[in-house]
Amino acid sequence: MRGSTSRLFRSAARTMQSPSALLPTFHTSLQSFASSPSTFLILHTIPISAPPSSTSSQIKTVHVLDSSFNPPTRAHLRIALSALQSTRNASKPQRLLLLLATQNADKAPRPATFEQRLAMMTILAQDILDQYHPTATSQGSTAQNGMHEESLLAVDIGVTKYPYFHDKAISIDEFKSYAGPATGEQPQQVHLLGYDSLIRLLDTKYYPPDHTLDPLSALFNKHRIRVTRRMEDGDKYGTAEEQDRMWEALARGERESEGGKREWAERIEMVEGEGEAMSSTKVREGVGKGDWALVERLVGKGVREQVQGEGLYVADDKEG
Ligand SMILES: Nc1ncnc2c1ncn2[C@@H]1O[C@H](COP(=O)(O)OP(=O)(O)OP(=O)(O)O)[C@@H](O)[C@H]1O
Ligand SMILES: NC(=O)c1ccc[n+]([C@@H]2O[C@H](COP(=O)(O)O)[C@@H](O)[C@H]2O)c1
Repeated sequence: MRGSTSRLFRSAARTMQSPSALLPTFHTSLQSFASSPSTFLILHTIPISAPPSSTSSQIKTVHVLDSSFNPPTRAHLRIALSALQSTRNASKPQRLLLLLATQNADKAPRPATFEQRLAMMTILAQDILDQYHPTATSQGSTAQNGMHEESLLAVDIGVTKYPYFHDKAISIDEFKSYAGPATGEQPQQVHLLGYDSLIRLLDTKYYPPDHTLDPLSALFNKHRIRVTRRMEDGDKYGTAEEQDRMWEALARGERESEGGKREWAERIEMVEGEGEAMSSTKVREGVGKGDWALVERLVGKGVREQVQGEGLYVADDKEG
């Protein structure tokens, strides 16, 4: 049976603190989460004055960036900002969920601990807020900027026990605090994926015992996917046209024998990646080599300071 969701462990970290000061709170929250039946939990919200229930308007869309954040890169920042800008509308509250999977489909939980990653996610959240509202303060005080509270962005930092996107979508749906105050209606989720994750989303090897794409109906019946084409040094993912072929094959019905419905393509948006090829792996390698110029190009100043200050990724451990 699917575990219940709850806000029981919503972090006590409600005041602006340095990311490292949050580590003990995150450690305790993660332990409570691990031993609870909850499958999804929001541990922290920035601005701190904006928990989901504080907004009187219906949240129509929750953008979800699910990642290992090991560490968060400028690519994560761009992916989130670009999606938020695309739905910017003064009359609606904007919500972003930075989601850390405590069980990854493919990766072991190292080298950085989950609490270190959560701390870096708070830095990413603040960077996103600063770039989305260049004049707003980190305290959530908006009146002085002449902006209505409901037009603002709030960023949640959450954890999930599920490695697969369709399960994550269901457990977020079950998290009642995102529901409209009057209607109880759940917002639509827009999952922000890179092209490499689209490949894995549509790979039947992840869906035993039948190994069909049927389980993805739970995701595509209601929610959407926004895919950023991925650039790499070398030819790993191919050109933009080559990356779009996966979407085109789905739209032509070529995945129907595997359970992939052609109408799902209408719920997938392919968007351009920008700038230098980036990955968390490249950051970890940069730290390992002491190439701080490279690291600075790939991560924001706050994340770089946290990585340096906490001595993260210095050991020769390549796994993400
Ligand atoms: N440079 C990028 N371009 C497009 N998508 C990206 C980029 N970096 C990350 N993503 C996407 O963001 C999501 C989460 O990122 P993830 O944690 O896997 O980053 P990563 O850099 O690929 O990590 P690692 O290098 O540790 O494997 C994934 O869906 C991934 O495809
Ligand atoms: N089919 C799927 O739903 C599927 C497959 C592989 C990875 N994932 C998830 O995607 C997220 C990002 O994965 P990586 O950190 O490996 O890029 C993780 O939460 C991971 O568990 C989902």
